[in-house]
Amino acid sequence: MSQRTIREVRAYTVRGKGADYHDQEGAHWIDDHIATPMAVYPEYRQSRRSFGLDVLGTLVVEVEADDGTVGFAVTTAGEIGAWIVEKHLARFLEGRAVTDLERIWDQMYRSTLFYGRRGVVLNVISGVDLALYDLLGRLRQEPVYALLGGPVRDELQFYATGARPDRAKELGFLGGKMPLHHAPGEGVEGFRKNLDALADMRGRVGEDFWLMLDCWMSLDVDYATRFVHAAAEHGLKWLEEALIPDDYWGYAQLKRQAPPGVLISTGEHEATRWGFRQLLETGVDIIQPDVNWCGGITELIKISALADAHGALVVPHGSSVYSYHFVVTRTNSPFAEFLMMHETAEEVVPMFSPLLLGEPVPVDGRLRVPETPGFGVELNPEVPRERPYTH
Ligand SMILES: C[C@H](O)[C@H](O)CC(=O)C(=O)O
Ligand SMILES: [Mg+2]
Repeated sequence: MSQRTIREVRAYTVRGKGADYHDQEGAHWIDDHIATPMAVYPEYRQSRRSFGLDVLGTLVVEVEADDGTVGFAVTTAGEIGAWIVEKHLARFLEGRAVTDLERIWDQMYRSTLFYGRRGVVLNVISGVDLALYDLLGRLRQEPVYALLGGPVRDELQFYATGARPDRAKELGFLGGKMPLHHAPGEGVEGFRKNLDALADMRGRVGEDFWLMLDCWMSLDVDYATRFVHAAAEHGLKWLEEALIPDDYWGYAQLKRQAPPGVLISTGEHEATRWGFRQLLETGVDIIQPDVNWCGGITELIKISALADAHGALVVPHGSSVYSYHFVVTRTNSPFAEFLMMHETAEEVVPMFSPLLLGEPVPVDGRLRVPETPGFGVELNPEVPRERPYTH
């Protein structure tokens, strides 16, 4: 490949299912009375959409090289993200070499510090970074995992997240992670219901199947400590995202107080090497960066190395092909998450469906990452998209 430069960056928005996987219509397990930090307000307990979890929508970033080759990526950021790409970040890409990944990332991060650091700005930086990786892979005719040093194993093994770990077991997954339904505000009765749900599922899946619970930032240290001890009796493998992401001190306390044998995991709402440094210093066992949100592949490489030196596993949150190409290249990411986006979590459907074409899914809980150049997916031309801003 001769030295290619970036001709144009474009940002589009998509509504409905896609990279913003909470942007669902109708009944769906992912929005059925799941415990959240907003559950302190009873009126927001039944639905996460009721407090706006689906407000952002999907952002599509396209990066075009001077020979007309286009790389793209999708993330959660919608119209606000499109504005940031077009009005602010495009200047750091256009005219630069496609291989300038580090410099472009650094300029995007430093220039947005006054309003960024994490959250939607890091989602957007992730989207741009992933689009650049996709472009580089297409130009070199190589899958992204080859750009990252190559695979350390032949195929990925998955656990499934959804309402039906018993079904996940039938489908060949390693384990199943369920949402916790009741937050501390639902009192002793909620605590009992949470434990009963775990005990009931343990009865359905038998002793050896991994069972995990995702608390989606809803607990406090006292509740989480009492719960993790009670859940250990039912063979809980890990307790996920028990506390709000800013409570690093709470995570340290929870890790100290948790029973040996139950892992403490978190990090899907954390970003950058500095955020994860703080998290790793709490002693948590597994970090779960979302490559669509934590800063993209350029940042995940650093986060992962830091985790390895701390003896923590990196099991990225969701993010489909964007995490598969990374996980397959790292020994400290021994398995991957598959987020079941089927309405009742009974069938395997592509996570970002219908937005991407060629999005691979696990079969019998396993997947050989395709060798197709870039991330190996295309945008579905039948999904309507808009370009709300230009520059
Ligand atoms: C299941 C959780 O509530 C969430 O929406 C997805 C998630 O946190 C995960 O896959 O992990
Ligand atoms: Mg989670």
